[in-house]
Amino acid sequence: MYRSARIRNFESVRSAAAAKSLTKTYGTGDTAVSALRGVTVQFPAGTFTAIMGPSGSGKSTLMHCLAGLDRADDGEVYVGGEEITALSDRELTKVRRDRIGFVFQSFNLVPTLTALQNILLPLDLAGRKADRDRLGSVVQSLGIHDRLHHRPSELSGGQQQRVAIARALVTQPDVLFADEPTGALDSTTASTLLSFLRASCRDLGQTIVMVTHDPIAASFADRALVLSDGRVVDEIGDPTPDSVLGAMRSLAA
Ligand SMILES: Nc1ncnc2c1ncn2[C@@H]1O[C@H](COP(=O)(O)OP(=O)(O)OP(=O)(O)O)[C@@H](O)[C@H]1O
Repeated sequence: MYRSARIRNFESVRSAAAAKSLTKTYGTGDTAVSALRGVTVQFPAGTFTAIMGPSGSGKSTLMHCLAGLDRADDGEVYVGGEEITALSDRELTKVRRDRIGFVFQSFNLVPTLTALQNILLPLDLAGRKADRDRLGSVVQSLGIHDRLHHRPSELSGGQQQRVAIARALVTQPDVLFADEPTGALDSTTASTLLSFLRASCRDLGQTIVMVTHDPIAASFADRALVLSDGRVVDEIGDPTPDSVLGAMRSLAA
């Protein structure tokens, strides 16, 4: 189910997340680096997007600006129809906590807490109760129901990443941002996790934005956006490893 998100009509309100004319420069004068040069992009609700591009093309900067972890110099970012670029730091913290989920390459679990305590941590911090049905369906579909009372050190890498994904999904975020989520996993475990991410779009209507260098990982997404030198230069619908590899090779050429 690929829905084109090219910007003909910018529809921030109907997108789970969107950016308009985003620019970001690091440093000043001779050492200034333009990381984003006017990026406009939309992420329709319930879609899975992979962000690809050569090293230094601006992928992490774009994701961090979209997720409210970093501020752009100019342009607008919307999450769930709300412009987050207009918010104070305090309001932005609340948006990150309530409406955005994160998964990183290095699972970032709290070692002294059990898997279940880790999963419930964001809700506890927000003073919210878990929706039992949601918790049950996330834990069940990730296949970690029998590991909930173990600490991270007692879990495999793949299981730890599944706990991290459960933690990000249990709050029902508008968008789940994943930064190389399978970078530390073997290919079989990675493929199981990516299948789960794809299923969470289809079955739970979850919107996912994933930064990856891996064309196989990108092929699990509904589309791949290709960045080069701070700009979106290509958009591939229903990507395959070959179509993504072809786009990356033509960039290199
Ligand atoms: N904190 C920073 N200070 C200065 N320059 C930075 C900073 N963060 C990123 N950059 C520069 O901005 C550009 C984009 O970086 P970014 O990390 O977004 O790229 P990327 O596509 O995610 O790269 P990679 O695939 O290597 O992780 C690069 O030229 C990088 O060197």
